[in-house]
Amino acid sequence: MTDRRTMIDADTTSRDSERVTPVVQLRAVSRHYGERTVLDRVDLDIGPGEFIALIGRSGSGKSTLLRSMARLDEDVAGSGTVGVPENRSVLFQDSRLLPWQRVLANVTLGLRGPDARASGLAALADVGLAGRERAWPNALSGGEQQRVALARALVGEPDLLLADEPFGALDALTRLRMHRLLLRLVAEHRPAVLLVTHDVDEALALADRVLVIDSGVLLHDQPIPGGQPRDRADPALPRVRADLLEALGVTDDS
Ligand SMILES: Nc1ncnc2c1ncn2[C@@H]1O[C@H](COP(=O)(O)OP(=O)(O)OP(=O)(O)O)[C@@H](O)[C@H]1O
Repeated sequence: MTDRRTMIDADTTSRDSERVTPVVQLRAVSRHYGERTVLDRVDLDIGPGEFIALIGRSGSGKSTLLRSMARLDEDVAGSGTVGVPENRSVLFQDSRLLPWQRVLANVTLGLRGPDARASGLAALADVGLAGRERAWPNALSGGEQQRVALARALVGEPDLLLADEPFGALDALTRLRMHRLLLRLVAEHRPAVLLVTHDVDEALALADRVLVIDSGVLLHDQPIPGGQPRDRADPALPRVRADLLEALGVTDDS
């Protein structure tokens, strides 16, 4: 049987031909829960400023891979090497704001120094929440709370942003607004991004490359044509979408 895995290498897929030092370097990363292998020898390079979407069915290992890159999996058995930058941040589906801290304190939680307050206020203005710094998290809508979480994730200008279904709980309109906001902020700060999503169209709208994972194996590495802002009517996209659905084992009957 042929090995279905694919070597995912930023050098062979980056838009520039020059070699760049990857921000993320995973080599033969495996993770196990008891007898069960959830990640199976994953190799992955992510270049600086690259926006990667990771898709796969439920239980395929997406969150496990993201958590390994966040180093939130110290208690999980496994092997391999995980090279990730120190300055990284994580966004989850729920905002995980501290309810007993006001909005500004939530944003500046990880910051030190005399500029923390000014940086926090600027980050809040960036996400459209100027003037809300003294609000309590519970007084904000779900979409606003997620914007605060985004401000907190980007205020330290991370080299890597790890996002696990960050818009999964939002309504469709808020989700679209958050897509635009994320793209704008990412264009300013240029972190590398790994976005875990169930949503092929979200991946197609946002990412430079889409990776498909199945049973802990990276199966497919799909560069997405067109930079940002992306023309959603690009005639090349339906073909790419069909390829991704095929890689996911879904028939495109649309
Ligand atoms: N703490 C744990 N203990 C035991 N098994 C776990 C644990 N965390 C995850 N798993 C198992 O590992 C597999 C991969 O889980 P993971 O959360 O990475 O999948 P996923 O692709 O993110 O799924 P979803 O899209 O549903 O969030 C699943 O079968 C899950 O049940």
